[in-house]
Amino acid sequence: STGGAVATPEDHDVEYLTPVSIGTPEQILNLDIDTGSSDLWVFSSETSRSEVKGQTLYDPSNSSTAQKLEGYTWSISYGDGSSSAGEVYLDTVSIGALTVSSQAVEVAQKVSSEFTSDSNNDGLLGLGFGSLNTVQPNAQKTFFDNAMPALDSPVFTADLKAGIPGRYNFGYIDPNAYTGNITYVSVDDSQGFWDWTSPGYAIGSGSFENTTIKGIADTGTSLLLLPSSVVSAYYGKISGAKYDSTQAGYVLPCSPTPPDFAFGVGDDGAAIVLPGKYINYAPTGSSGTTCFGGIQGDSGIGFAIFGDVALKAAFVVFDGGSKTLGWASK
Ligand SMILES: Cc1cc(CN)n(C)n1
Repeated sequence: STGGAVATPEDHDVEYLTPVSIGTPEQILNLDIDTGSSDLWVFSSETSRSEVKGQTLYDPSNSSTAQKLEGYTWSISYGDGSSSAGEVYLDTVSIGALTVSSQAVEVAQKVSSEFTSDSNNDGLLGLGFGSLNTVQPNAQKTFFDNAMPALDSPVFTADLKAGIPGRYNFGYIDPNAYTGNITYVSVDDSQGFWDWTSPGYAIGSGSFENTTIKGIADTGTSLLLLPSSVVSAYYGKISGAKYDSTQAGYVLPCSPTPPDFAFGVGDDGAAIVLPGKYINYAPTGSSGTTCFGGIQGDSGIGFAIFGDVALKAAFVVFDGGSKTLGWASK
């Protein structure tokens, strides 16, 4: 089997939302597919009314295939400080033509203000490794883990794009979605993430800097978070760029377009190049003169995060069979 669906960017590509079908008859919710976590949770009929502002709600009582896991609960918090918690059902979940008949669907009873104010986001679908799932008393499998045995190939791919819809596919690699070769690198799944090591970076037309950058491929994080040495080298090349403590990050003049940023993949010289315009993440004010940087520091996290600013420059294969990541330009 195979499947897949569109990934539509919200403003500034802050997140990408994908239609997911849940229950019988189907209830379609737009979920944030997140390779950096492993819970599938949704806004629901059980979500505190004061914490819902426009989201589509999954109602298990309207699904003939929903089965409550009595006594099961979940609670999750994310790197950005957001959180949610609730109870657990099993139900049929589909992404395009790919269906998992008994998927743990975690219904939110509480969500933090970040989710309440994100009116188009109806929940998250985690594609990290199973060890990160928060369901108690027994952890539940991700959609990918449940689907894998039936897939033509044990993979899913992320083809996120700047400002226009891209796709998540399951079970196959679309040869028309990328250019050149796919370079595969090893993954350390010991922390539950798609954790890999880049050999270094280059700024603009500059020489390649060999420096080990270990980090996670995380579709649920908006920005590219890198070691402070790399970040200061990048912004040090831009007149007027500075760390702005009020914004809690580096800001830069939106014009002229900043230099490209490339990160290495594998030991044969392959690299993914971010066009400089991707680093103009969003204007900080109404004049549009100053932009918040799409590359920021990873201090305090313990690893780099290759979020959407990086991923949207690439075609990425998440191989659950070999536990490798494949990177290609497009
Ligand atoms: C809701 C959410 C998901 C993620 C990345 N895994 N973050 C940082 N926030």
